[in-house]
This record gives sequence, structure tokens and C-alpha cells, in this order.
Amino acid sequence: MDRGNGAAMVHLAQPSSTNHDYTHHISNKLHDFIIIGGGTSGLVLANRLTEDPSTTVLVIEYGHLDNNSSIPIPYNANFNNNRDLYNISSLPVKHLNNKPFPVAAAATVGGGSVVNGMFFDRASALDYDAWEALGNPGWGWEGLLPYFINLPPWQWPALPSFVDAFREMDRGIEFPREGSDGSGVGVFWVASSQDPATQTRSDARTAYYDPVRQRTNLHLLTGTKVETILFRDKVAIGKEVILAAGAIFSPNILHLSGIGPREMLREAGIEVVSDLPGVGLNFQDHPTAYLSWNLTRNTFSPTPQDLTTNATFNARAKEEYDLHQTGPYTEARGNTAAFLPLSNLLTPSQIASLLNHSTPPPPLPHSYLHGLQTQHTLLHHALLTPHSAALELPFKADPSSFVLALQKPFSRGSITLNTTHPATAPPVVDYNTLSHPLDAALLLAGTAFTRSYFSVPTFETLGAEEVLPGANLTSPEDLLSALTKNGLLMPSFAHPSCSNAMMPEGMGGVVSPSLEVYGVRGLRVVDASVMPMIPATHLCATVYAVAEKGADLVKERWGLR
Ligand SMILES: Cc1cc2nc3c(=O)[nH]c(=O)nc-3n(C[C@H](O)[C@H](O)[C@H](O)COP(=O)(O)OP(=O)(O)OC[C@H]3O[C@@H](n4cnc5c(N)ncnc54)[C@H](O)[C@@H]3O)c2cc1C
Repeated sequence: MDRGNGAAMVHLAQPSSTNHDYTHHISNKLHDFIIIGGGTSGLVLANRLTEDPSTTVLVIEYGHLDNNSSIPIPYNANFNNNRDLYNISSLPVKHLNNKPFPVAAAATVGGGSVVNGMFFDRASALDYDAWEALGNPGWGWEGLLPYFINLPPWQWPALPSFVDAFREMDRGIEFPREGSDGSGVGVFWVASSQDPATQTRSDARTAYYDPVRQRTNLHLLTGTKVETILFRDKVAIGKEVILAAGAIFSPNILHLSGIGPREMLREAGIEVVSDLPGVGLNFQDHPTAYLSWNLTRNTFSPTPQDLTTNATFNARAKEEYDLHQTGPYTEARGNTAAFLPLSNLLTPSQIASLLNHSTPPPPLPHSYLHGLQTQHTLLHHALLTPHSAALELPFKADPSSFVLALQKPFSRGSITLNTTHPATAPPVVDYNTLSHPLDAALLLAGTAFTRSYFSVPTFETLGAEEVLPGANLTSPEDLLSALTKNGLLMPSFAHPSCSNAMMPEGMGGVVSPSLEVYGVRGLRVVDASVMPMIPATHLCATVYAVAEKGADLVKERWGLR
């Protein structure tokens, strides 16, 4: 087959099972748009594009429609729903004790929005403005704001004390009423992706697919894996292919289709359609430390721990939820967080000396190095202002698992091919966590801050005692070693992103501001992979916004209603 520039079509693997609801509708039909991946962004696009009855859309999704009754219950978001996740691991992470880690990638209709922890927030305006500064007009806060959506929460009795403890720190911490207005820093309530009328999970399937599944111009093929996108001059089988397979698999599908770094594609025996070194580079996530404190004089009841340790309380809570849709079962992984700028953690001189690190450039393609250096300059700028979060501490009145997530990582990972078995082996996921020394320094600053937090008068009264990493550990070396050796430091907060960066091609970018892939025609990427820099927030709301804006770009291009 001629694989030069031209219109795009896809090559399918055998369906992964017989559950492909709509196969009979699509035989012998041509579709205007083929969307690869019926996950979070894929279903937004499918909904929006089929608003115009004259256009036809086929969504091809590897996973299935999961109708299990446990999914809508917010409390169940506290447990991993493995049946709807890919079962793949990363490469061993050199700076995390050389261990491999599980990769968080959804495999179901609705994608990550069906399996996620339901935190539903936004980063600060400054984080999105950095996307625009990387050569993407219209992708700053003002350009994205019209595409964000929001929903409301429930609280544990101890929670106000956890908030008050931040007030006692005297570090200039902000307490905005609303964190979603572009401020994005401080201690605030976070919305959940939850329907307030039924207190059930709201996801891309319930919000974007179920209400419009009867549209005759929308077809969903489930249980089917797209292997490659084929390119052929002047074969107009459709207007466009839109890749929405997420940050792990979108770069993998591009590689398998001949779009990526020439050397790697040749080594894998794949014909090069477009030599695009940036595909799969720039991979990011939020590295996360899991700390633990015990409250020896806790006076509050009930606590979130009662749900797992007290069967009677759990049964009552479940009954309350079933009867009235109220109580603890309405809460997913929590609805409060501290998103802290570096100025809340360190003095100006400490910040200056921390950021004074210079490291030799990593061995990366020249064009991408230029993009990476520009990103590092923007990260420095963000860390010097009080308007962008360096660390997130989500909390839910349970100090036994206290999370510290790095929001401004300098390290970059990659998604590459297994060049020996490119078609059958999963993508090679290299988190490369802590490869830049600033990341470890920032996490250690966060650990020191957390220790100060649990020493304020409120926590003294409650008898707070450090369990992990352990109060006896004081030097940065001992702390870092304990965090990595004891498995308390994870490379991912389930936020894989940025592996097909929207940046100019000369900076190592993969897609243009219109989300079109450089070097070919008829192909866009619209999912978490196009973010150029990971924002300081959980990603789902941002993915919805990217997909909504992406849908508008496609509609504008083709004059759709
Ligand atoms: C366990 C977990 C917890 C999370 N918690 C939160 C949270 O609390 N709050 C928050 O805001 N964000 C959270 N996130 C992140 C957020 O949900 C994701 O960033 C977002 O859903 C990603 O959307 P996407 O469209 O890029 O990819 P996805 O929603 O993952 O969609 C990609 C889809 O493509 C399909 N696909 C892949 N390859 C192929 C192929 N070859 N052929 C056909 N189909 C294919 C996949 O099966 C998948 O359904 C979490 C994510 C996970 C996994």
C-alpha cells in the first residue's frame, strides 16, 4: 500500500470479544470521522460532532460498555477498578529503586472518567497560559475557560480542623472560596464529577454518550483495537481520523502507523510516514509521595477509616446511600485539597538557591531540547510566583494516607516502541521520574512542609505522630532513600499526559494549535497526550475542556453545525 500523504483510514485488529454492539450498523458504510478511543475525550468529540445530523461518526473503542452497578457509587472510586484498566507495567524507574510500576490507563467506554477518583478541578490560569506561551495561540486560560464544566460535595466532621491547621501555619496560605476561577492555589473545596440529583458518578459515558446513543449518525464499535492508521493519497474514505486513545496509547498508535522518530521506526521495521521525533517524548505525570500520620487523641467520629475498619458503620452508610443518596458513600476520593505555591513552603532565598540548580542537557533530539528548555524556563517562572501550585496535598480527614503530589515536574519520560515486537508488545512506558534533581528537592521541601503542618496546635491537641516516612529520618538523603526503598514514592498520580505535545514542530511538538499532526493530513490528536505541560490539577476536567475545544476546531474546519 502507498503510504504517502493523503486522507487517513484505520486498520483494525480482530474484535477482542463478541460484545461489539454496533457492528451490524456500520458494515459497508463510510464515516466522515473515525474516532480512535471511546474514552473521555473520544466521547466528547463523538457527541459534539454528531450534533450536526449531516455528519457521521464511528468511534472505535478497545474496551467494553461496563454496566456493573458498582460504578456509579462515588465511594467505590476509592478502589481500583482493575477490570476496566490495561494490565501493563512501566520500565524499571532508575531513581525509584529500579522498580517497575503499574501504568494507569483505562480500557472501557468512557475511559479514565469511568475509573477515576472523581476529583474534578482546574489548575491556575498561569498553568494554562504557559501552554499558550509554548506557541499555542488560543490555548491559555481565557481560551479554555468557556470549555470547562463544574459540579458540587459532602464532608467528614474532622475536616474543618484539617483546614484550620493550614491557617495555623502562618505561611501566607490562601483560602479562596473557589479554586476553579483561575486562582487554583490555596486550600479549597474541590468539586466531584458527580450528578448532584442522584449522587452518582458522572462520566463521559453518562454525560456524553448515553443521552445521544440513539443518534443514527453515531456508531460505537466496542471490544475492537485499532492497530494502525493507514495513509493513501486521494482515498477519501472520510474527512478525518481523530486519535483519542489517551497519553499511553495515542503515541503508540502513531508509532505503529509510521509517525515518530525515524531511527526507532526503522529499527522496528516500520515504514516512515513522517519523521516526527517528538512523538512519545515529553511524557509527564505527577510523582506522588505517600506519607502517614496517626492521631493518638482523635476525638472525631465517624472518620473515613471507619468505612473500612467498622463493618456495622459501613453497612449503615451503604443503606443510607441506597435509601436517600446521602452520607459517606456520596464521597469519592475526597473533596478538599491544598494546592501550594513554593512561596508557602520556602523563603525567597531558599527558593533562589533551590532553583539555581543547573544540569547538563539530557541526550534528546535537538528540536525537542529547545522545547524542553523553554518549558523549564516557564516552570522556573511559575515556581517564583505565588500564582501557580508546586505541590498538591489532597486531604479527607484521614492522616493515615497523606498524599503529596509534585505539580511542576522537571523530569520527562517517554513512550516508545518495543522494537523487537512492535505490534504485539505493549508500548514501553518510561516514567524517568526524578531524573531531574529539582524534582526530588521539591518533594523533600513538601515533606518538610507536611511535618510542620502536623506540628501545629490543632494536631498537637489531636496527638499527631508521624508513622511514615518516620520521624527519626532527618537528612535529605535518608528521607529520599526511605521514600524510595519503602515504596512510598510513586511515579504516577494516574495522570499520564503530554506525550504528543502541542508545540511548534521546531520545538519537538507533535500537533499544531489546531491539534493536527505535523507532516500528514487528515489526522488530529485530541486527548491528554496533547497537553504540552502537565497542569497543577487532576486532569479530567482539563481533558474535557481540551476535547470540547477540539470538537469546536473540527466543526469550524468542516463547517458543521
Ligand atoms: C485510576 C485513575 C484515577 C484517576 N483519578 C482522577 C481523578 O480523581 N480526577 C481527575 O481529574 N482525573 C483522574 N484521572 C485522570 C483522568 O481520568 C484522565 O486524565 C482522563 O480520563 C484521560 O482522558 P483521555 O481521553 O486522554 O484518555 P482515556 O479516557 O483513557 O481514553 C482513551 C481510550 O482509548 C482506548 N484505546 C486505547 N488504545 C486503543 C486502540 N488501539 N484501539 C481502540 N481504543 C483504544 C482506551 O481503551 C480508552 O478507553 C484518573 C485516571 C485513572 C486511570
